[in-house]
This record gives sequence, structure tokens and C-alpha cells, in this order.
Amino acid sequence: MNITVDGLTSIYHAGTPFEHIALDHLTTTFEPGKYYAIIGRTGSGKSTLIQHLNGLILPTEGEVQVGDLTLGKKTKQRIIHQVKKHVGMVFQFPEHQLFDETILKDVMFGPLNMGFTEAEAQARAEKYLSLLGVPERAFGRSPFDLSGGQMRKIAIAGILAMEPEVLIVDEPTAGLDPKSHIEVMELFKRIQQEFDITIILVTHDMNDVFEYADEVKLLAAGGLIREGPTEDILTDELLLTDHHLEIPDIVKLTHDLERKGIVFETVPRNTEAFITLYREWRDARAQ
Ligand SMILES: Nc1ncnc2c1ncn2[C@@H]1O[C@H](COP(=O)(O)OP(=O)(O)OP(=O)(O)O)[C@@H](O)[C@H]1O
Repeated sequence: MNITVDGLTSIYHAGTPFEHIALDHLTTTFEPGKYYAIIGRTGSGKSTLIQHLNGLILPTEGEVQVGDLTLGKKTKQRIIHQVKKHVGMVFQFPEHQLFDETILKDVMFGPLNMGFTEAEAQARAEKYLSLLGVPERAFGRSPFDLSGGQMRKIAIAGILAMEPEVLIVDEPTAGLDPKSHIEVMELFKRIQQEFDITIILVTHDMNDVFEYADEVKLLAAGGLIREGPTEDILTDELLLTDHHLEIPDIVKLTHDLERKGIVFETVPRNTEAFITLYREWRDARAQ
């Protein structure tokens, strides 16, 4: 499913003295099955943009096209409801939205809300909990007995059980320990590949962007500054510094080696040997 953002302007408190233009005539496209990262300094408009992609906020001007559904200034709830079925959103700290007395019931909530029967919702919940490695004997337990990382996984299972074609994740690793951080990031990559869905990640962690995203969109002051392959944008140290973003460790490392005379033609991010080495280094740091 394609998402096309066309001349999107988003103004908070329009027509009041507190009016603030958060997005200014932004145009871009998200293609099916790709892994995107939206980056930019604090206040650049990332959260506002993603909330437009599933109809949480409607445009002040312009449109967002989700498949054959159009979100505009006056779009009706019926259409927004349709969009939400296709575009799932994992908010920051999704575990705060857990509420049911058992893990299984919590994950069933989304599919039930979409109109599936109890049996269908249960089948979906079991499928995604198993996929996340939650043992069947734990399904009847309270989600509130779990650790923060595990609670987050249950909350993510609840979104996956709605089987969205596009999954938006907003700072999914905030507050997690290093081991859970890796587990959650690996999970999104796995589901993108296994179910061929689009992932749109908002994060300040440039190491994660470098490792997982295919494409990057860089925002500043409500506008799209650059978009393109991750290698092109995240190896541009000047650009990242200008936008108050970290330079990924692997880029720093590669550029340091280059300065010492060991030259790579490009950052060899896709070579198996390099990725294996990087992961060993990263996992050792997480212990
Ligand atoms: N509810 C709101 N009311 C008024 N202004 C808002 C509101 N939400 C966001 N803004 C403003 O809109 C601009 C864009 O905010 P947004 O949260 O989209 O940025 P962001 O890039 O996601 O920032 P962060 O990295 O801190 O999450 C900022 O200037 C912000 O202060």
C-alpha cells in the first residue's frame, strides 16, 4: 500500500494567537514493503507527520493518500476508521496502554474492536504472541507482572494482531535496557521481512536508523530537507551535525579508519562480514 503526502500543511491552534505551523507544504511518498526512518531535531515535525499518516490529525491544507483512501481537511470518521485498519501505530511507551487482566485478552482487544469474532481474535492473538516468543503458559498471566521490555512486546503484539500493512513506530526503544532495545528493533525488522509490511520508524537513535532503515526522510522546521537511501544521508556527517543529530558509530568508525589510510569505497553496510562484526561489537556493548 502506497502512502502519498501531498502539500501537507499542519497548523496547531489555527486562527488563535497560539497558532503554530508544524508542517509546511510537505510532499513525499512511502512505498510498500520498505523500512523508512523519519529523522530530525526535536520539534522538526516528525510526530505531527506520523499522526497524519493514520488519520489521528487531519491536514489543515493538502492531503494524505493511503492506498485509495484520502485524508483531507474534512474527511469523515468512517474513512479515518478504514485508514486505521491499514496503518497501525505503536506509540511511545505503548505498555502504558495495556489494561486487560490477561496477556491474551489484551492482544485480542484490537482484532475484537475491528469486528472479528472471539475465536478469530483469539487465533490472531495466539499467533502474534507466539511469534514474539511468549510461551502459551503465560497467556493467562497479567501483563502487569512482566518487566518493562516484556510489557512492551505484549503491547506491540496487540498492534500486530490487527495485521496492518503499514506499521508506524514512534521511539520504540525509549527507556528500554540495551538487550530489550535490540530485541524490539530485531522484531520490527523480522515482521517487515516476514509479512512484507512497510515500517515507518521515528527515532533519535542514528545507530538504529543506520542498521535497520532502507530509506531516510530528514525533517527540519516542518519541511522535508532530504530523502533517500540510508547510506547517502547517514554518511553525510556535516548534514547530520547541522541538524543536531548523532553520527552513527559505524560511520564514525569507518571515517576514522579512512583518515588512517584504510579506505572503503562506501560504508560496506551490506557485506555479511561487516554486519556480523558490527553485531558482535554491539552485542558485547549491550551485555
Ligand atoms: N499539541 C500541540 N500544540 C501546539 N504545538 C504543538 C503541538 N504538538 C507539537 N507542537 C509543535 O509543533 C512542532 C512540531 O512538533 P513535533 O512534536 O511534531 O516535532 P518532533 O520532531 O516530533 O519533536 P520530538 O523529536 O521532540 O518528538 C513543534 O514546534 C512543537 O512545539
